[in-house]
Amino acid sequence: MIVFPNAKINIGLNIVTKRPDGYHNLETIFYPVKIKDALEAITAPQLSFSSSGITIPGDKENNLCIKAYELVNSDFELPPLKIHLHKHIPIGAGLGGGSADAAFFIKLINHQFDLKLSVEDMQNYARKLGADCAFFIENDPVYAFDKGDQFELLELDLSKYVIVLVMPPVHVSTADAYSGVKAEPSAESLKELIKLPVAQWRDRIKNDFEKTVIPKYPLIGEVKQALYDAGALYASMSGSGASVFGIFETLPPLEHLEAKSSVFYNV
Ligand SMILES: C[C@@](CO)(OP(=O)(O)O)[C@H](O)COP(=O)(O)OP(=O)(O)OC[C@H]1O[C@@H](n2ccc(N)nc2=O)[C@H](O)[C@@H]1O
Ligand SMILES: Nc1ncnc2c1ncn2[C@@H]1O[C@H](COP(=O)(O)OP(=O)(O)O)[C@@H](O)[C@H]1O
Repeated sequence: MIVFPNAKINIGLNIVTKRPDGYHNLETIFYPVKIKDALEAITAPQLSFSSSGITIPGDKENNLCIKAYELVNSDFELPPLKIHLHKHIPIGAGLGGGSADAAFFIKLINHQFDLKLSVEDMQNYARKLGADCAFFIENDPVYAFDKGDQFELLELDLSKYVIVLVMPPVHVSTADAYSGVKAEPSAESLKELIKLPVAQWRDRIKNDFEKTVIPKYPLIGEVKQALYDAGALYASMSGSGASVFGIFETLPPLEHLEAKSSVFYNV
């Protein structure tokens, strides 16, 4: 069976408080976008993992697909699988690519072996693998809170806009990005702000990571400015970076950005 895990963007991200477990409570909007990996699993004499496309840092054994397999396998006796991942979603981009692979793999296993796991069961497995992993089980736009792993479904349809994702040649570690921020309760809830017209988001909706990540990696700020210069109604870094997205009314001319960065069009 083959599945196509997609990325997400964060529209707004407020880091609200630091938790006793070292994590942070946040509020953010997760919105699925169409940039995708391809992930295939077939039964085989032994468990194996291979990948193609973008090189994934770290050992194969630590790949989130293997972690997802081991987690479900601790409760069910699964047959060994030959797993292949074609990696297309930029890594360390704030696009949740690794989490998407893990969540889609849980869904694949559930379907392929008829485990009859509920959405909640699958979300509970996913939460153990990463804070944003559970989002990808339902994969619908949500307002997320707590560790970013609790959700309320949101009426948000951006399909009439063109969303452009730009990945500058910069890698931001999520853990480092969190260690640089000062948690602060937000004055206005993102749940309310997101109801404003997209053209008003620029002055009202922020990503708290930008304050510390952009000074460290100025190229991210330059890309964001270039998206506004090209006519974006709203532009922001996604998650802990380094990718930046722009929301446009029509397809913008962005060839000049392609020299330094990878550019993806969510159309
Ligand atoms: C920042 C966000 C925003 O959507 O996304 P990305 O930029 O990674 O895509 C997420 O909170 C990332 O979620 P995820 O990538 O699953 O994080 P995890 O693997 O669970 O955690 C990586 C590290 O980030 C920090 N962390 C993560 C989530 C959170 N609510 N508070 C934290 O402090 C912890 O130091 C943790 O060790
Ligand atoms: N299937 C996977 N795809 C991408 N990264 C993975 C995967 N499994 C494990 N990782 C590890 O997770 C780290 C963060 O990956 P990713 O999810 O792309 O970043 P982000 O959290 O910024 O969206 C990578 O550096 C990599 O070592």
